[in-house]
Amino acid sequence: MGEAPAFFVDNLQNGFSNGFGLKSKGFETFTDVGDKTFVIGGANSDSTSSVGIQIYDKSTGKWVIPTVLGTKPKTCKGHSAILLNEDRIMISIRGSTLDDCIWFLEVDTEYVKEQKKDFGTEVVAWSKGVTGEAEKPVVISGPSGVGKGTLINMLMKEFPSMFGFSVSHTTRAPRGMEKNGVHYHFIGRNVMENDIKHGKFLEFASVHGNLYGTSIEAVEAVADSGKRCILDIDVQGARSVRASYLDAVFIFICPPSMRELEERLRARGTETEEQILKRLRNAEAEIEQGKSSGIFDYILYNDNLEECYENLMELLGLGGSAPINQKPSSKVIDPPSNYSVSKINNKMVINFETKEVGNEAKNLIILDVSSLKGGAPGRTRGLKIHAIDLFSDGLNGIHELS
Ligand SMILES: Nc1nc2c(ncn2[C@@H]2O[C@H](COP(=O)(O)OP(=O)(O)O)[C@@H](O)[C@H]2O)c(=O)[nH]1
Ligand SMILES: Nc1ncnc2c1ncn2[C@@H]1O[C@H](COP(=O)(O)OP(=O)(O)O)[C@@H](O)[C@H]1O
Repeated sequence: MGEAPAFFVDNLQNGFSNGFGLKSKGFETFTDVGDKTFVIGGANSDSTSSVGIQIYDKSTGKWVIPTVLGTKPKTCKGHSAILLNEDRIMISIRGSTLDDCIWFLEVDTEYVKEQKKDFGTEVVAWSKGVTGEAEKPVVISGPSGVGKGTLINMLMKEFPSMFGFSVSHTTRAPRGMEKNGVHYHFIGRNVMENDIKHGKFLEFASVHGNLYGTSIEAVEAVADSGKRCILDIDVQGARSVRASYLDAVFIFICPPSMRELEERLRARGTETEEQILKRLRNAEAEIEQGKSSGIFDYILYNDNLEECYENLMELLGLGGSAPINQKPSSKVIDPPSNYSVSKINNKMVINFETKEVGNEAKNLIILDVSSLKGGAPGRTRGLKIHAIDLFSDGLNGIHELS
């Protein structure tokens, strides 16, 4: 059965009075969820940089500006909004490519309910809709100097199209050869603490006196590129990831002895004597936790580097002849500005018309949202997209895009 079409934003122009006594600065949609109306669009003061959100509470007659979590879609020429499962609003963004046009604003999911308790405010969370699945991320932990970076580099060098590194944020200073955005995102403590407060991090920990953390975006960006994500994080971080929504493989790297660990740290020559001693002191506790905490699925000893690397490859299913990485097909449609969205059972139908020379075409994109997985924070995966060309002489073809 067809349901009422989504709100069409074409009707809304600059300066439109929305009936709530609110002066609109841009395109907006209004979606009712229980007692609340979610106004999504350009009414926020920061609407120049992203899509703004306000909530009208019908029971109190008051406007609320919610805490907005997650990476937001960029400001757009318009969008359509449609409520799904009473807990999230699907937004299709106009004038963007197909791999960036479907977003979800979670308004009453389990995740949002939990965050509301923590923040003590109204909370909404953005999640980008993406097609396809990514392989389980790999979390690698171990004491400083054990060889985590060396092993990860070997893996990335041998299988560049298969693995992607989750670039962490840290408040520590860069070492000589380290590049911002490649080895770490080097960041000030205040900025990082603020980002943590706003839910941008999957995990964070204070390690050897500095703050380190994995942003949700760092992990999701790797998955978006179709690669398997590798995280190099400490044991506290691994524990947090274990407790998070992320389903990963956990590997702990052990040194053959404390003496060998000390020699490697000194030979690397990147720390001061004081920093080396601090790292060695922390190493004992890390090794004990790594071996006994039940966090890790596998423990590898890095005595002989080549042997350890072989064992790591074996664990990751790369022993013998390694499979060739299959990149997802990347057919992209740029939906034109005139389209409407409606909902039929679990399927969203995006309907638009195009004019080609000598041929008028009506195109449909059908989104199957029945197999959505995950959600905020970050990405909603499992979106199935079919494109149908309906030319004047009838059905022309159906293309499976995911
Ligand atoms: N929890 C957490 N730990 C991290 C993160 N990034 C790096 N680390 C850990 O921080 C520790 C110090 O890293 P680093 O300063 O690069 O020194 P290194 O381990 O001696 O090379 C290591 O145990 C890393 O695994 C992160 O995003 N989160
Ligand atoms: N199996 C090994 N045998 C000898 N030296 C190693 C081995 N693995 C790594 N190293 C060396 O030890 C030092 C520390 O390794 P690194 O990868 O930086 O450790 P981590 O990232 O765990 O801090 C580096 O100089 C590296 O070349």
